[in-house]
Amino acid sequence: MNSSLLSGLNPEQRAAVELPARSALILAGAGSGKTRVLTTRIAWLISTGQVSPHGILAVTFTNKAAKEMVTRLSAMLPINTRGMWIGTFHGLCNRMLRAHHREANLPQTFQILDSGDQLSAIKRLMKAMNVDDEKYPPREMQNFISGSKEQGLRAHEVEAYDPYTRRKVEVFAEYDAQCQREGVVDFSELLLRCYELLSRNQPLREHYQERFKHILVDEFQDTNPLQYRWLKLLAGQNNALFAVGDDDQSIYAFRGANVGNMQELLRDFQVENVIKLEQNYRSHGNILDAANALIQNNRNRLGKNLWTDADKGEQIRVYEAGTDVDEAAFLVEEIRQLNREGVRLSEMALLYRSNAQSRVLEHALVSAGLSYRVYGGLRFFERQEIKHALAYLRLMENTDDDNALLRIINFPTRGIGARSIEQLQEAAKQYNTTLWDAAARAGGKVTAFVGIIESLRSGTQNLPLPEIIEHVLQHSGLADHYKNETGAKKREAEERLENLNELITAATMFVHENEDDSLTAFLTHASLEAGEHQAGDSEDALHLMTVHAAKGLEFHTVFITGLEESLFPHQNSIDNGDLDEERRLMYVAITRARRRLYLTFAQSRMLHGQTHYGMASSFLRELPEELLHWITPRVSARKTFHTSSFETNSYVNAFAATPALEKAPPAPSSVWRIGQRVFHQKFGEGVVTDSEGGGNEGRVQVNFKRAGSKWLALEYAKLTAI
Ligand SMILES: Nc1ncnc2c1ncn2[C@@H]1O[C@H](COP(=O)(O)OP(=O)(O)OP(=O)(O)O)[C@@H](O)[C@H]1O
Ligand SMILES: [Mg+2]
Repeated sequence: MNSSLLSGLNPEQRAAVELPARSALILAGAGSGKTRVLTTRIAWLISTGQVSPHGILAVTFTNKAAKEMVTRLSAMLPINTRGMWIGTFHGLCNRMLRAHHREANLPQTFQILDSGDQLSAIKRLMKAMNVDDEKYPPREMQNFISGSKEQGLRAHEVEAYDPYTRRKVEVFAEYDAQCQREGVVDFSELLLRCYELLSRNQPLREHYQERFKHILVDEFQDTNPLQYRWLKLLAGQNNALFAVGDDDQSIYAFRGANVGNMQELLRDFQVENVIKLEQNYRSHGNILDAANALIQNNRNRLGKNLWTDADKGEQIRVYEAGTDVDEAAFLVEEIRQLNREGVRLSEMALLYRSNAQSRVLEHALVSAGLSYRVYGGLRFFERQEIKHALAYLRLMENTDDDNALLRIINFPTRGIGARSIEQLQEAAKQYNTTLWDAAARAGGKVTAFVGIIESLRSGTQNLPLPEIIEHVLQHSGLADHYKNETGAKKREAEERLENLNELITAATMFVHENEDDSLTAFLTHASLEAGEHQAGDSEDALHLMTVHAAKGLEFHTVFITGLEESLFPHQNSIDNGDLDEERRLMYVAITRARRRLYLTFAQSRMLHGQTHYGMASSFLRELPEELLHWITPRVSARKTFHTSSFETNSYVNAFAATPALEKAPPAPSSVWRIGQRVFHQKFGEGVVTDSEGGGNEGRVQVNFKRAGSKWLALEYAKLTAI
């Protein structure tokens, strides 16, 4: 049995699986078999009698990955895998807290607050404490509380030297007390509470340390500091922590993940065994070469090489579409063709950088009757912010729609509490009217809400559909609600805002495509697209997901779509001059493909209901020419490349001279003179060293005194001459 477990492995993988029961780090690139080694090690430890299934704790990154691991284990071993401790950090902590709820001082049925619930709880509390919510915006308060917890700090441990911070700490302490009274736990609390339980309760800690002789962690590069401390606590002095990871795939730094954990692990656990796996089993040669070439542009890598025995395989197919709609149409055709050739839909993945990009793709797939499933996210019309916006529109259309009313009566918050809503429901029942009618009579804030809807209706009379939607987003407070998010929630809110803008685009397209362009027709279309086409579990269906959600997975064919500068790499990263994390994301995307890889981009794309003329992603240019097969003529090849003498990963736009760009309306020229001294808010003083394009499309290269050389988009950079 052992030999059959190990027979498929190469010598390094085998060595990793058979390492002695001490801590180890397997540091290896994508597709080199890290997850396979980790799973096989569990099976090997059990089958050689070194540990029972009971003595294993394995942490994976998603629930899907955990399920897969359990399935693979059951296939390898004749054991009952049910009840094994394999799951995500949150899942495992939840389980431990449920099992010891008394020791953790929680009711057995404690509820978990999601971030929306948490915010409402904080607002409610601040009101009761008379805390000025202008001076202390509730969202900042929420970030302060969660951020502290993620660093392992309770209110009394936060250093507060000034009255302002002291007040925040008071709210933090009260918030925790309120959660405790109500028997609820937020996300960061799950981990912190579990950590504290183990650190305070010696018998319990010893029990688990005694039990989990082997702790195994997949995707170790993306653990945050509290998670790492939790692992350390469970491992104690004697247990073996077996971590596998890839620094080149660290893509959650924005959420506090810390690649530095790898170095700490080596030190804290006196790791003697660092095994590198360099053979890639997933991808054909050209795909792997492309990934290697790309990631070489990053700095501060731990450094490793990947090679494969596999053939070079096909070249990477690059397609330049005229518009995003053409791009989607091309994808549909290719998918159909591949499917006819025998590649199952579930063996193909459509990847995109941001969720909002899925809408155009979803629309094309729905029209083509191709089954798809959106992973790690919701389908466009099922997303919270889209449903909120649609609820305003629905209520404007039909005030009898109680569901729509309930969804938005206090969203964004306008001081209408649960009690008022209950009263409203009682009144409606008593007088046998709709909530709307009851609201009109209720007075106070509730009636003011009715006024908001009325004014949205009158303000949108006779407007074309896209403008109706834009008006509603602006005047309902929805857009502002997401715009005002700060701190840790900012990214999520930006994404939601992008999705809302995408709704305007959807309406614009709807108007183009349909004779009946009324609001009612659009709402019907939205409900149909929302409900009908998500494939069932057993159905063969295409995978749609963001690149983040694709981590750890693999497919026969991968389509990386929307490869335009400012979309991927994302504008935020360009502005911050930090492309490395974006590049790691691109590396993750490329390395998902086994046999065939498509890279697609569009010359123009509808965003916010307007057409934008984009440029091809600078990442395309980082891929060696001989690996690429341009399906569309490589127009831009005629343009000579700029080269930068400052930084290897400088932005260089090779595709600026596409016909679409030349057709784009000329923007006012604001080209900076080379040699001009400039000031940038974030990067400070610098000198212009190069420039290209003009107006909004234009970019300049600036050599900053402190921050080094960077390419900046003029539209965003806000440079001043000095
Ligand atoms: N020795 C081997 N022989 C044949 N196939 C292998 C071998 N090792 C791994 N594979 C296969 O290679 C693919 C990639 O393996 P795996 O998913 O474990 O890699 P990984 O390092 O975890 O990748 P990622 O970094 O993307 O998470 C899988 O299909 C796996 O079954
Ligand atoms: Mg893996």
